[in-house]
Amino acid sequence: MLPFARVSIIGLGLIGSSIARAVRAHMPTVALAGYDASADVRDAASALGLTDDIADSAGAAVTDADLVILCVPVGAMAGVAAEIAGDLPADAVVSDVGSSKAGVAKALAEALPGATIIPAHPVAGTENSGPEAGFASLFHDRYCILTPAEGADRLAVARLADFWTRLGARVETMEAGHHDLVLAVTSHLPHLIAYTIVGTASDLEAVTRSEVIKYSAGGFRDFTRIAASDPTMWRDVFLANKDAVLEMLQRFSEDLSALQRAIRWGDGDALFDLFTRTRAVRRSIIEEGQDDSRPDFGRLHD
Ligand SMILES: NC(=O)c1ccc[n+]([C@@H]2O[C@H](COP(=O)([O-])OP(=O)(O)OC[C@H]3O[C@@H](n4cnc5c(N)ncnc54)[C@H](O)[C@@H]3O)[C@@H](O)[C@H]2O)c1
Ligand SMILES: O=C(O)C(=O)C[C@]1(C(=O)O)C=C[C@@H](O)C=C1
Repeated sequence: MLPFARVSIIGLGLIGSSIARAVRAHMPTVALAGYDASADVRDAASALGLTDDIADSAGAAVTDADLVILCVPVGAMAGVAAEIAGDLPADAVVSDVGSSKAGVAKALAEALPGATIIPAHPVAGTENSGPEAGFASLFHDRYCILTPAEGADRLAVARLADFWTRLGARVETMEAGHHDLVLAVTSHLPHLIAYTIVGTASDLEAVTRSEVIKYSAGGFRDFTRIAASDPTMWRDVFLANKDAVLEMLQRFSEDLSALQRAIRWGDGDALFDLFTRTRAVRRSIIEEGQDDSRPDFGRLHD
């Protein structure tokens, strides 16, 4: 039996539209409703046939749902939760896909007292945004981390885990604060570094903008992909996960200073040892099956 029969998706950008496509591909009998604050996105979603119905308010999109997934930027979650509060069926499960969890969980619990809320984070994405950027295989073999509060409805957690498993994800459960610390180092800090390095390069007076573009064939190019990620989404993530990001940034700055010292004093052994250790990390990721050079990674079609 399917875990949910009527799914409502609020926010039809990269992640919301990918969920819609994946539901269509793996659970075709599920009734899908959708809403997005942008009229252009609603029109695009209609034209793409992402959901059976596109509502003209968040409340109208959830009246019939047994699962509601909020796929909006982290800073917009509280507002959307307040918008649906009056129309949410009593037995519906509410979830989200926000990249940071503790703050979102608190905001949802405050806006939706008494509702069954099971936050989630599919650790899968690209630098692209919008309904056209989504694809059905985005979650395939990627982790989806559920962060239920203590005492959360176990059946609801199991149903949501089943839902994400059917979309191809590997489901894990984690405490929200721990999630935020782990993702601060594996996802949020790398984005901050990419934004910084691309900003630094484009600010250099001695290097023209055209040279930055012309010679960006190597390492810099990989950073530019990450640094092209959505500004609204990432502004919200850094504001929401402030404490964990600042803690990781402090450690990163200390490690960077140590490297600076090693270069200054010609300590080749320190450099070699670190680079050997980091190469092993890359190999472990590939062995885990999380390699980005796998054939279907980042494909912009179904
Ligand atoms: N992009 C990624 O790689 C990725 C991966 C995992 C999780 N996430 C999380 O998923 C969420 C959505 O990210 P995305 O990449 O799909 O972004 P996106 O920009 O592609 O889509 C977000 C959509 O939300 C809509 N929206 C914004 N405010 C709204 C509101 N108040 N009511 C209704 N709709 C609203 C926007 O119009 C937009 O269409 C974010 O919370 C993000 O942190 C993103
Ligand atoms: O591959 C990318 O482009 C991503 O940035 C995906 C990525 C990540 O950092 O791993 C970005 C944010 C998410 O919340 C989850 C996944």
